Amino acid sequence: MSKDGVFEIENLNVYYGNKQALKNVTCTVPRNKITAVVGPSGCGKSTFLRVLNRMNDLIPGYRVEGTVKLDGEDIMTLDPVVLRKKVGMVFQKPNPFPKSVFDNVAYGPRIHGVKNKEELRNIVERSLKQAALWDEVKGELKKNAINFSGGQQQRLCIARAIAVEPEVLLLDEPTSALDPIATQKIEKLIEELSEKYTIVIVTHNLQQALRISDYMMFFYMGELVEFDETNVMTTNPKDCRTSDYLRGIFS
Ligand SMILES: Nc1ncnc2c1ncn2[C@@H]1O[C@H](COP(=O)(O)OP(=O)(O)OP(=O)(O)O)[C@@H](O)[C@H]1O
Repeated sequence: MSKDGVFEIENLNVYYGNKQALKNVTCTVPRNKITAVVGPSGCGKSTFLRVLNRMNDLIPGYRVEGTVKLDGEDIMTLDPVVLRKKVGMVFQKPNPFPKSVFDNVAYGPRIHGVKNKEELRNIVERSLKQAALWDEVKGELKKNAINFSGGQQQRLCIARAIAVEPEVLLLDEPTSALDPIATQKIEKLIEELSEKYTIVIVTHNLQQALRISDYMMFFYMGELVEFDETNVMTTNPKDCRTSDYLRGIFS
């Protein structure tokens, strides 16, 4: 396991009221790698992802114990706005704002104080290029984002997330609402982005995890059962629950 971790997580327990969703999770999320979070429905994948940028903080009854450090700093002591600038998120269903392509991508930088038009134009162009969308939309930056295809909207959401230059991108089932061709484009994009960003992706699709991830975390009933390099876990799983999951005995 890589020693250079972006997140250091220790004894993490997460509750929704009386329901414990994560049980004593301790792990290090490696930097500039793609880590896939897998496991059967309800095992705690999304909860784990949402801990990392405190997305669930406002849910009544939600409670977190343990520590999560980002670059050595406890995320609970960070201003959520600062945390989410460092840790961007893309959701299952593409959710562009009903604004122009340009305004979608410029949204985050504007919130963080960028006013200069030239600078904003450069950020928008750079982010759309990184999200492999520039060539398709460069003549249509004023067009409303909701008029684009689902796959284009999802790449726009990725462009919007990377416009503020985060360290980490959290992807929660980013392709499950997309057709196979759009999925393929996003998978290729994720691999390209991992050169610059740490990526943590929740996916129901084990084949997708195997195709794109460097590391895999397998959760079962709130427990992090196994976390290893993907090729190590798939060739030599250490826990019988992992091997049963990989063999498709449950999904
Ligand atoms: N807002 C909530 N209130 C109460 N319980 C919740 C809430 N969100 C999740 N849970 C419960 O916490 C557990 C973990 O849920 P979570 O969504 O993290 O699992 P998951 O592995 O992402 O599931 P899926 O693959 O079905 O999306 C489940 O038992 C779920 O019912």
